[in-house]
Amino acid sequence: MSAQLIDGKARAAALRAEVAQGVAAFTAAHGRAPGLTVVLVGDDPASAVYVGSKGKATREAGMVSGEYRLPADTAEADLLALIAQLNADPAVDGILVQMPLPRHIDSDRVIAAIDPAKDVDGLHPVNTGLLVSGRKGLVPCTPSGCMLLITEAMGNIAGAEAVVIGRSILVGKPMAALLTNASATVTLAHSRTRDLAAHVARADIVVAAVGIPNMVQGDWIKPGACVIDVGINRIALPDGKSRLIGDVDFAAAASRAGWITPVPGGVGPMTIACLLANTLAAAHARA
Ligand SMILES: Nc1nc2c(c(=O)[nH]1)N[C@@H](CN(C=O)c1ccc(C(=O)N[C@@H](CCC(=O)O)C(=O)O)cc1)CN2
Repeated sequence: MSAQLIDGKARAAALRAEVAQGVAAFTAAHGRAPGLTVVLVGDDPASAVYVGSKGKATREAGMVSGEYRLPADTAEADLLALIAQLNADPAVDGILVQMPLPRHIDSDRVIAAIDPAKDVDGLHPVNTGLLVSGRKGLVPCTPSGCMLLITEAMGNIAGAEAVVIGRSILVGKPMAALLTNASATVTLAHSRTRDLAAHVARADIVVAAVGIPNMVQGDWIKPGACVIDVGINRIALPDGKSRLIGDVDFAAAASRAGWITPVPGGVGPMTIACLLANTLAAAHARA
């Protein structure tokens, strides 16, 4: 491997320690700790683990953690009523509804119901609008974490060619906006993109967020590029166990890249650290 490994786990731990200091100062100044409430609907095992990790990280940062675990058949109207209640609660600074939601619930309607000032996932149309306009707002956690890792590795990325693979509202689209705001030249690729390999081969920065194991081949990577792997794919092993792999063929890409994130231990831990940072920022803005 010639690439420098980007240690997202260590960077996330440093950010979490920074947030904890900020939380202590906020609490001393305002006589209350910032509060984050997470809502999970259904029983997806991975989502349940993420929600548990968010609660633990929230408490470890010194914030107040609220959690609602609702059954999979929860009516959309009941979820919207809970959000209205959390919007009105002065002790709640951040509200996060874990994705994906069960099929019978319209996630756009749910996201739009969250007070934009408490939308620590940065998914509300007001926050996406602010992001696209290059103005201050709450930014989605995973792209925010990727951006930190990219700029700390590469420094100024103005003029760099960037390819983002995947156009989800959670990662791909906000990632493209953040890179654009940092003056990179951005291509947003997706399942209908023709000759993806040719796009990737031109890229100084590759962000893979498609959810297809090892989709990005090592020999597509431009020598020296920064490769950020957002994919978290659990694959079954012949011995009946399983392991996590990313969207990038790590070993092959690492022999050409300048920097690369591992899976696990790369982007994933940054998501929760950035969520804590957003919650503290939301608490300050509300105070
Ligand atoms: N409302 C939201 N839903 C979802 C988001 C989100 O940002 N907001 N992101 C993902 C899941 N996610 C957080 O919710 C998340 C994913 C992965 C990790 C993480 O730390 N992964 C570890 C590996 C963990 C494991 O062993 O399974 C890693 O990559 O090292 C944290 C958070 C979808 N839903």
